[in-house]
Amino acid sequence: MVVLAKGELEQIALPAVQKAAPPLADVPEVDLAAAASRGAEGRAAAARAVAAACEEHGFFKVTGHGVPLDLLARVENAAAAFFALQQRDKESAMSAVAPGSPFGYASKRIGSNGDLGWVEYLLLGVTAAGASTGDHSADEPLLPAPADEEAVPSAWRCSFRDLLNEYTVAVRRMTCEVLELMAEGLGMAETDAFARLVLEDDSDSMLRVNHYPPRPELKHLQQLHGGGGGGGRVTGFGEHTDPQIISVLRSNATSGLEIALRDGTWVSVPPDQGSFFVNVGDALQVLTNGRFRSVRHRVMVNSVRSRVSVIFFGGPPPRETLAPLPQLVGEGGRSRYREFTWREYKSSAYRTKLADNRLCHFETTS
Ligand SMILES: O=C(O)CCC(=O)C(=O)O
Ligand SMILES: [Fe+2]
Repeated sequence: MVVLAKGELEQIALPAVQKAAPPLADVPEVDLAAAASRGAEGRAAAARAVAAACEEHGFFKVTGHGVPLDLLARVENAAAAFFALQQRDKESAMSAVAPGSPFGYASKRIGSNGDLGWVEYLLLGVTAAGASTGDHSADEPLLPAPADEEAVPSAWRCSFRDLLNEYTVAVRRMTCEVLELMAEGLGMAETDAFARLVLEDDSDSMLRVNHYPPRPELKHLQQLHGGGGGGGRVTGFGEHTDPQIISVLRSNATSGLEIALRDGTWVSVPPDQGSFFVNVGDALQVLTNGRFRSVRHRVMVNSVRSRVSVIFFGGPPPRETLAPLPQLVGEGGRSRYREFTWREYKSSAYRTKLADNRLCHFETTS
C-alpha cells in the first residue's frame, strides 16, 4: 500500500466534530431461500419487504442467497493474497489495460477528479462470461505478468481470474432474483424489467474488490483531537451513491460501511460475512421515478482490522435509454427525470466528484 503524501491525510480525515456513527438497529433483511420455499404468498411477502426497504433506505441485506459460503471464503482469501503482493506487482495489473481505462488496480485515487481514500482496489469489467479487465482473452490470466514472474506464477493469476468469474456468475444470478423481487414488489407485470438490463450481453456491469488496510495510528490521532470518538476518523471510500441499477456487496467480518438515512443521519452497518448487502443505484432511482432511492454510503477505516469487500455493480448497456417506467409514473403523474442514455449519464458523471449528486442534471423542472 502506498503511503499518503503530505496533506493527503487531512483530505481523507473527517472533521474532529464527527462522532462515530451508531449502528443501524434493524437492517431490513430478505431471505431468498425462505421466499422460494413458501409458495406464492411467501414470495409476495418477500417482494413487498424488498420494495419497502428500497423505498425507505435504498438498502437491505440478503440471506439464503444460494452463493456457496466456501466460494465467498476462497474469493476473500485470493483477494487478500493479491493485496499482499509487492506494490509494483499490483501496479503491473494496471499497466496491461488500455490507457484511460478505469479498469485494473489503483490505490488512494477514486475516479479521475481528485477523490482520495485510504483504499486500494481492483476494478474489473464484467462480460457475459464473467469478470475481465476488458483486454484479456479467456485463456490469459486476468492479471498480467508481474515484474517478478517467480513471485506470482501465471497459474495463480489464472486461478484468481477463474475464481472471480465463478463468483461473478453466481452473484449476477442472485442479483437478478433480487431485481425480479423488486419488480414484483412494485406490482409490475413485467417482472424482468430490471433484471433483463443486467443480463444483456453488453450490460455495463463491473466487479470491484476493495482493500482497506488498518491504520493503528488512528487511536493516537483520536487522542490528539481530544478523544470523544470524533477526531481520527479516516475515510476509506468517501460518501457517494452508486451509479448503476444495483450494487451487491459482500465483505469480510470488518466493520466500516455506513449509510445515510433519509434525514441525513449516518449509521454504521454491522458486518455479516455470510450475507450480501444491496444498494439501490441511481439508475434504479430513475427507472422507479424516485420511488426507490439510491442510498448514500461511505466506508470508514478500521484501526485494527483490514476490510476486504467485493461489489458487483449491475448496470444497463451504454445504448439503453433510461426514463421512469410509465407504469410507475401512472396516468397523469409527473415524470421526475427526463429520458437519457446510460452513455450520456456516464459521460456527465465522469466530470463530477465522488460526493456529487449526479442525477440533478436529469431532473425535470415542472
Ligand atoms: O468497500 C465497501 O464496502 C463499499 C465501497 C463502495 O461503496 C463502492 O466501491 O462503491
Ligand atoms: Fe458504493
